[in-house]
Amino acid sequence: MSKVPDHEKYTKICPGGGLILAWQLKDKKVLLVGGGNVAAGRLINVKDADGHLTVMCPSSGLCTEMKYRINVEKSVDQYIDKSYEGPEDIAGYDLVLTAIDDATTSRTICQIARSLKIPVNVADVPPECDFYFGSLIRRGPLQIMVSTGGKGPRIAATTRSLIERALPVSIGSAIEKVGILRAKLREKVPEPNKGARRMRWMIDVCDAWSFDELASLTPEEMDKILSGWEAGKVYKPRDVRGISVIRSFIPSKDSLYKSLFGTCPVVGYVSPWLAGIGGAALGVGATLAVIALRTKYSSAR
Ligand SMILES: C[C@@]1(CC(=O)O)c2cc3[nH]c(cc4nc(cc5[nH]c(cc(n2)[C@H]1CCC(=O)O)[C@@](C)(CC(=O)O)[C@@H]5CCC(=O)O)C(CC(=O)O)=C4CCC(=O)O)c(CCC(=O)O)c3CC(=O)O
Ligand SMILES: NC(=O)C1=CN([C@@H]2O[C@H](COP(=O)(O)OP(=O)(O)OC[C@H]3O[C@@H](n4cnc5c(N)ncnc54)[C@H](O)[C@@H]3O)[C@@H](O)[C@H]2O)C=CC1
Repeated sequence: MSKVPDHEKYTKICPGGGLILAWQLKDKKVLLVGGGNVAAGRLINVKDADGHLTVMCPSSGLCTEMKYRINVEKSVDQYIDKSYEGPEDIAGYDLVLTAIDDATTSRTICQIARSLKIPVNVADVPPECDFYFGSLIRRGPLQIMVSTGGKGPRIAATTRSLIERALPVSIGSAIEKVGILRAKLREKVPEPNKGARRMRWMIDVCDAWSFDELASLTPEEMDKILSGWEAGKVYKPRDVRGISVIRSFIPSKDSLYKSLFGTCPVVGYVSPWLAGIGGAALGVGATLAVIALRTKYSSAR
């Protein structure tokens, strides 16, 4: 019997990347220095992660989006109407971000933050970043970040759009529903020593149900699935919903959307359906144009 060598058995280590994490910023104090468009982008990153955000920037420098966020939406927790002045402006924060058009001040802020052991990102200055931002996708609880390790930010953005087009429409709702089902399971089976069995059961449920099917789960259907736990049974969609001949002929919302508007998830070209409809429309248009021109010229002669 051939034995797999150890170096093939285990995941290969590829140094040179960054540590990609989902940093839990809730209630952490974040300082954002600057009020231009780049700062407005950082604001979304921080508030999407429930961070407690302080923006420091003279009001004369705020871009229109930043003014809206501060004055109308009120999504900024604290606004300080002044330029950065010194170390006392930074002390006490958990994270410092700068997006200012002043390289010298940015460098100073970076040095002080590092001396205080506060992680810092200076927009677009890699040596002054303890971490990089990435190109992001958000679908409810799902977050995807594309990083090129600073090599090609534009490529990160194009890769992000490729991934976006490949994602099932129902993926966010499917994850929400799985979250509810997992919480119900933890309530029903709270014992720590049941962890391994709980995890195996959840894996089997997630694998047995498609994203569309999970996304449309009702509370009653969840209870029915959970009722299989004691017997070690994983109810599949047909056990819970029955086999419907009509249902099997109706395309799911996801497949309908994808075939009409989607793109091939592998190579990213427009779907054959859309190309077909578009082609037919172009053909009809061109034929009508030729008929109209011929009519015009033959009546002119
Ligand atoms: C290292 C990093 C540090 C950081 O800022 O965190 C950094 C650094 C630099 N960016 C530069 C330029 C551009 N940045 C973008 C766009 C984005 N840049 C982002 C992140 C990062 N940028 C981090 C690494 C990300 C990674 O791993 O790839 C994104 C992903 C996230 C975000 O910023 O929120 C966001 C896309 C968001 C989206 O659309 O989804 C575009 C394209 C565009 O605007 O369309 C251009 C012009 C094209 C080009 O230059 O390639 C320059 C050169 C400045 C100069 O030449 O003067 C530097 C400095 C350098 O490379 O030395
Ligand atoms: N990621 C990207 O795609 C891009 C990144 N950048 C980088 O990000 C930086 C900011 O870009 P933008 O927002 O477009 O610049 P911007 O010029 O529109 O805004 C700069 C902001 O910084 C504020 N500011 C300047 N000095 C300050 C200080 N000492 N304290 C507090 N606030 C101060 C200004 O009032 C203004 O609100 C640029 O200098 C550049 O390095 C720039 C363009 C694109």
